[in-house]
Amino acid sequence: MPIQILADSAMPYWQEFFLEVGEVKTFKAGELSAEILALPSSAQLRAYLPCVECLLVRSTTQVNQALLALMPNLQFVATATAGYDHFDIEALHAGDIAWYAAGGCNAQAVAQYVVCAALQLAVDDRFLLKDKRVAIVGHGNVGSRVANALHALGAQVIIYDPPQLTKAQNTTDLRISGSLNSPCYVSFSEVLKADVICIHAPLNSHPEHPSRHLFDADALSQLTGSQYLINAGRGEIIDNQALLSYFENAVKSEKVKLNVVLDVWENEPTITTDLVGHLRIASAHIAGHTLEGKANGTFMLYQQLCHRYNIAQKVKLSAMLPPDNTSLPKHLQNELHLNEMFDGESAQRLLKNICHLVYDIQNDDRVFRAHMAQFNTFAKLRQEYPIRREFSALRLNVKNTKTSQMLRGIGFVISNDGTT
Ligand SMILES: NC(=O)C1=CN([C@@H]2O[C@H](COP(=O)(O)OP(=O)(O)OC[C@H]3O[C@@H](n4cnc5c(N)ncnc54)[C@H](O)[C@@H]3O)[C@@H](O)[C@H]2O)C=CC1
Ligand SMILES: O=C(O)C(=O)[C@H](O)COP(=O)(O)O
Repeated sequence: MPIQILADSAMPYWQEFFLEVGEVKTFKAGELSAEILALPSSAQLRAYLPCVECLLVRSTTQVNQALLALMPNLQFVATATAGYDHFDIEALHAGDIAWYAAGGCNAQAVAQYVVCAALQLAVDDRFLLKDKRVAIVGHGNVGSRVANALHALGAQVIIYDPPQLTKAQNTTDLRISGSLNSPCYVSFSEVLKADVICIHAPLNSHPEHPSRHLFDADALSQLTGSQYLINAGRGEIIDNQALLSYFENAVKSEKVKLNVVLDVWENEPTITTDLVGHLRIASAHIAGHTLEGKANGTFMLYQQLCHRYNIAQKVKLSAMLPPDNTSLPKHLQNELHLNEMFDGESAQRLLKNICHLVYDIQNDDRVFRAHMAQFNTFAKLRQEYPIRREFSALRLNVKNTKTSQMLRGIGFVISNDGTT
């Protein structure tokens, strides 16, 4: 009997990978909840659920007790995402169902979203990132990449990650894979003093350090109009109602508003749309939605399935992704050679322009505002998100060693740079 797999169809290359493992039926985001499945229109999908052995989802499916009760043969649930706050872990344990989350699959994508946001704000507000102190909240797969990228751009990076700090203190080996060589851990009150705060913690109710509403009314009241707060973690880490009150009070008292970038929101997809007009950059939870990030997620689930069912891995991810053959337009390439030392405002503007060739965050912001102003289409915007590549898809030719180190640090692939 082939393994019965039920998978979200919004996983690129699912046919190529999952059909190697078993028989696959797909569903669309929003279709797999006990309430929707109770409707007569879901009869066909509901009838299939008792056979399902492997359930492969994205963040939009709440894997809770009510859903699990419909799948008595379920052995394995996996999400093609880094976050797994949509899983009821207790219910999975109680049902003796194994689970997996594709941690790190889209870390590079999120890091590049943050780099593009930071460069956009730096250029618009005429400051240099190298003069700024950046606090990273959550220093895992995503946070460590963001830390490394902003460090490569010259920023002073501090880290707030109590669980990681505890782990580091309890081990004789203080190196933490994928992070800055020696992370500078700080307290939360230090985070609130940083020029730029980037949130990359998971949503959790950790007994000592819960991330839910970490940025509550009290924390927000300590921030000023000269600071920048970027949330690409989970919406619930910032109390969105408190943020709205903060903005409304700032407007009333004519205070300069905190600069906020939100990719993630409380209560997605039914978000607090009144916030949008107060934000510097707004998007529909797409920071991780690069083709590479999504394809990595599918591939990581395929690897898990092969491992679990003892199946030889035949399909390679590299065979799927389109070739990385975009090159820089001549005028930007010339400018890059002229800006050998990559210092100062003009170099930062050039870097922003190069990054935005691959990913234009302003366009995502424009599209988001236009749609959210008309009607609430958060979920639709996400489902119809166009194909976005990562910086590695753009080949750069750089001679200066320092410049190439910096560009590599933020995720570009460099050729003919004089270092090889
Ligand atoms: N906007 C988007 O599209 C995406 C959002 N995410 C979000 O980012 C989160 C992080 O992803 P990864 O880095 O891959 O996870 P990870 O598990 O590698 O790292 C999370 C880090 O946060 C730390 N942490 C946990 N609780 C904390 C707290 N209360 N305060 C500070 N730090 C805390 C952990 O110790 C860990 O080092 C995901 O859980 C997900 O919610 C991830 C990918 C895409
Ligand atoms: O990986 C995560 O965690 C994310 O937040 C993903 O980017 C969410 O993507 P969807 O599964 O909601 O498409």
